[in-house]
Parts: sequence; structure tokens; C-alpha cells
Amino acid sequence: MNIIEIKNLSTQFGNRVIHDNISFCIKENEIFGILGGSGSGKTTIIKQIVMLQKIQKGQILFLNKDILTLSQKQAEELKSNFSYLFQFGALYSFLNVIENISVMLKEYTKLPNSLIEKIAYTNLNMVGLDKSVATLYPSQLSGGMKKRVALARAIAMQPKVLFLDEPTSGLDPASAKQFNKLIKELRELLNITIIIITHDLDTIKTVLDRFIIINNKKIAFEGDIQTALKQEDNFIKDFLTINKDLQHGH
Ligand SMILES: Nc1ncnc2c1ncn2[C@@H]1O[C@H](COP(=O)(O)OP(=O)(O)OP(=O)(O)O)[C@@H](O)[C@H]1O
Repeated sequence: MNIIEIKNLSTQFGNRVIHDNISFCIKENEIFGILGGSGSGKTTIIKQIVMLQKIQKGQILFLNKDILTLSQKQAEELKSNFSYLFQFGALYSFLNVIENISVMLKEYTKLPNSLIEKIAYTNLNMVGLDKSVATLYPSQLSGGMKKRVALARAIAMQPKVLFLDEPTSGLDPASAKQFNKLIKELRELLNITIIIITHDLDTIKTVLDRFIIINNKKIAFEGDIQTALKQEDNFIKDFLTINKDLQHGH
């Protein structure tokens, strides 16, 4: 079952064409990657899916419904299905860990504080952090811990679709590997669809079920890593440059 379908999407800014008639589907419960060079329009697609950026030409369907035909109320409801972990998704420095995780719940739900706190602690646990960090402030956390807290905040509202923009950037290789493992565990635990923008070959190899590579305004590749590695296309080969590493599985 497709959760999101992009059909014949074309986008240009001024006279600069970013996407030229691109189409692809994201299946429910998969971990899907959007890959491509800098400026290839990865973020723009995500912004269009979550209705932060206007669709200029083409269609985007969410669970078979054209998002351009939604009423204001339906659009708001749709948006509540989405959650993000932005690349520089900063935590509020003046709030401690548990308060950071609770922010959205406090703002957008009418749940009693005691329940919000329980949910926040559950989410803290889900991202692999001990409750002893609950009262620490962001400045007291490592980069990997900050990412985990931001992830806990992103899943607190129980989204159907989670968007991760370069989730492992800035992490050392070991922390990045652990974070990748966590992403897969969360998909199982929460039964959600995860859409990732990434350049991290370990993420591409071990986390993504399928991905697209955008090049020169078009989709240069759509499929899984095994299929990608068999492509003769030079651009795809170059894109997966460290493919020795990929093929040998370490
Ligand atoms: N609202 C906008 N108005 C004008 N130009 C824009 C707008 N949004 C994006 N662009 C341009 O469109 C191109 C694609 O941007 P986008 O952020 O989607 O790329 P990206 O693939 O996510 O890049 P990166 O990997 O560097 O984050 C860029 O050249 C950007 O400057």
C-alpha cells in the first residue's frame, strides 16, 4: 500500500528548473531514502509533501488522496500525521531533556501534565536514553544524545510519517551506526513510515529499504541497494562511490 505518491511533479524557481516531471511512490511502513547531490531538490520535495511549499505542477497523494483537494481542516489533520527531525533541529537550550520532549504535547494536546510526563519518559526510553538524563540541559549532552532527544521529541506526537534530514550528520562513525540501528528499531516499535534525506553510505546500505537518487532534475534511480549496485550508469556508480565498502558489507 502506498502512503505517498508523487506524480509528474515539476518545480522551478524563477527560470531555474529543479524537478522535471518526476514520479515515485513511498510504501506504508518502509524506510525510504531521498538521495541526490547538494541542491538537487531533496528538501523541496519534502516541503511539498508536508505542504510547506506550493506544488507548482503535478500531484502528491497521501493515502490515495490528492493533497491539493483537501479542505483547510483536512489539511491540518494531514499535517498532524507528519513529524520531522531537521538536520540542525536544535533543542531549546533553556528547557531540560524531558521538557524538550514534552514541548509539542503541551502545545498541541490537552493531556494532563502527569500523562505528558509519562509519555515523555516512555519516548526517552524508546530512543535508548536513561531516565537519569531527563533533567539535564542540552549543553550537558553529547551530539549523539542531542539527536536522540530530538528524535524522542519528533515521535512524541505519534506521527504516521517521520522525516529525517541527514540524521547522522555530525556524529562520529560509532554513534552514527548506533543511531541507524535505532531508526530501524523505531520503525518496528512504532509501525511508522520513515523518509530520510541522507548521504551516509552506512545509512543507505543498512537502513533504507528503497531510495531514489535525484540527478539533473530527474530520478536517476529508484530501488534498493542491491539493484543500485548492479547499475551500469556512471552517475549512480559515482554516487555510491565507496561502493567497495558497500559491496563487502562493512
Ligand atoms: N523557496 C525557494 N525559492 C527559490 N529557490 C529555492 C527555494 N527553495 C529552494 N530553492 C533552490 O532550489 C534548489 C534545491 O533546493 P533544496 O533545498 O531542495 O536542495 P537539496 O537537495 O535539499 O540540497 P542540500 O542537500 O544542499 O540540502 C537550491 O538551488 C535552492 O537554492
